[in-house]
Amino acid sequence: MRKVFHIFFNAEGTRPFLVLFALLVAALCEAIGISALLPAVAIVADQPGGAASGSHSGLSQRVVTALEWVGIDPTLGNLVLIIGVALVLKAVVGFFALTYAANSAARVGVRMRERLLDALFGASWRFYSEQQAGSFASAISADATRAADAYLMAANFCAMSVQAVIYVIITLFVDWRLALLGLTVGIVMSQSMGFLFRMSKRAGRRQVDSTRELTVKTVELLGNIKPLKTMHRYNSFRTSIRKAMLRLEKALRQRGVAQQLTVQGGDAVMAIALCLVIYVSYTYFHITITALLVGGILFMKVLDNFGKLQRLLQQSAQTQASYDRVQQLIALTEANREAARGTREPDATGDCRFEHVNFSYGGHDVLQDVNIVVPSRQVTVLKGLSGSGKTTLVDLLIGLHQPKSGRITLAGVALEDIDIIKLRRRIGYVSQELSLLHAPIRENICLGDESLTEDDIAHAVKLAGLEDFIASLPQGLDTSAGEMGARLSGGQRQRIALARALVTRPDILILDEVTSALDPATEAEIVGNIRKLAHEFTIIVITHRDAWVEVADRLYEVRGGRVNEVGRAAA
Ligand SMILES: Nc1ncnc2c1ncn2[C@@H]1O[C@H](COP(=O)(O)OP(=O)(O)OP(=O)(O)O)[C@@H](O)[C@H]1O
Repeated sequence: MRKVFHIFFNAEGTRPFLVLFALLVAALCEAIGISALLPAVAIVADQPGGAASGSHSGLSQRVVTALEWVGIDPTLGNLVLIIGVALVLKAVVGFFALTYAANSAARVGVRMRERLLDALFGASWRFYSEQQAGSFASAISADATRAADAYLMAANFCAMSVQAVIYVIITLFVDWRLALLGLTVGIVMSQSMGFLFRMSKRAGRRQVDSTRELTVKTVELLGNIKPLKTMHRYNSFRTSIRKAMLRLEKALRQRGVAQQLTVQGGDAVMAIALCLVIYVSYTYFHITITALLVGGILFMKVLDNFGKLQRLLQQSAQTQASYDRVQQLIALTEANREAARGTREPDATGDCRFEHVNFSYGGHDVLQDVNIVVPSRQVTVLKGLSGSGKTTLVDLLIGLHQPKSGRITLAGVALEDIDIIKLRRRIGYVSQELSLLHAPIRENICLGDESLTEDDIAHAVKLAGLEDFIASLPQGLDTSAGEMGARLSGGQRQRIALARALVTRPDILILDEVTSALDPATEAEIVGNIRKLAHEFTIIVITHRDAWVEVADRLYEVRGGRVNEVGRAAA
């Protein structure tokens, strides 16, 4: 239960004390309405305790006295009016408090997603490359929605708790024995149903785990769909997806049982308790019919509240797992922030130097004593066997990894002193793994950057050798790359990715195996286009292809952890 209150009071972007205050006001209105019921019932029952007779006792007497004190005649008409106004007011204030809480819940979901995305963008490359994409997809979509539900449940739980306390207090004034009975039955009911709470919590955790697993597997399946389909080898995927689905089914079944046991079991316990209370109160406590009537209503309300609290606690237990999962993922991602970087303005037009740079992944040494220069406004080509460390070398320059020792400088300034975000804005990058957005080609090139002009796009399209291809499409740049799907060739994808890197007119252009899927003629055209622009960019190419080797100003070979210069264009 502590966890529920923790969520209510600690969720970001909410005003728990405002909601709590409104709930208290609502409960107070209800208390006034119910208190006025006692003398009203006494009048209707025409008892000696009725207002007409002038003789009151207990709460009824206090209400009449209070009314006379504020100058209101305690007639049936006035009492009914007070009951009506107080209960309507309670409904109105309660509506605003809980609607505000519902809006807050929506905000909680959005805020969690924002924090997770911000943390993700700020995370270190090493952390990011170790994560499963599906985990984040699941957290941002399903888990965050359920986490927001957890907040709403917690808010409702607090509302019900406030109400329960008020009901118990009024019942105490009506007849302390009834209040005690109600409280005892409520507590016994909650305690005896503790196992349902645990069952729901377990079901909630299983549901979150299996949903996440389903998302992870589906994302992986779709990412590998072509080889899997071509070789018809989805059996292991199907088996693991099916296992996750069966776990999800079991969790949902368990949730259903716990829910129904709480609802039906709670109703049965309430009915038995009510019969017992009426019998015991009338036979042994000799409670007056007025007290029994109003007390009975209150008693039912107390029990009803306990029942609702129980159900909310249970629903909350189911959604808490999602809330916890998202919070943990946020904390983990934030803890893996990219190391604090420098603040100096980058001069991306200068030479880049590696001085005695060593780097290893964990205990695996990849680069040793690297001493190279990547000259400004020239084409530097890195070649070497697969797995020799070419991509790692470039990742060090982008600041995705930090050297174990040695230093990297840009225009004479150490990389760690440079504002790396500003530097990255000056970089155009085409990675080995080509992945286009399910969006128009224009969007794939601009990536949502509205500052880019039609001229920028046309320039990039021309350099990437895409002009004829775009012209052949009926919708040109507005053709959806997603809908084209498999109809885009590997080479067309590469050229779109190249245009994406060129469109911002960067200072440094990094191309990782960018023309590997092109025919020699198209490759030669693109290499020629980019070579002509070498005076505009510092170009770093990772490749095995001769077309690039031939146009290199500097040629380095990465082998056995060392980087050696193996060619330099004549000055
Ligand atoms: N995130 C990582 N964690 C641990 N080891 C890694 C990681 N990334 C790469 N490696 C290892 O570092 C070595 C160099 O990898 P890198 O990707 O830099 O090679 P490469 O020369 O670019 O290869 P290719 O030409 O095949 O792309 C390889 O042995 C690889 O297994």
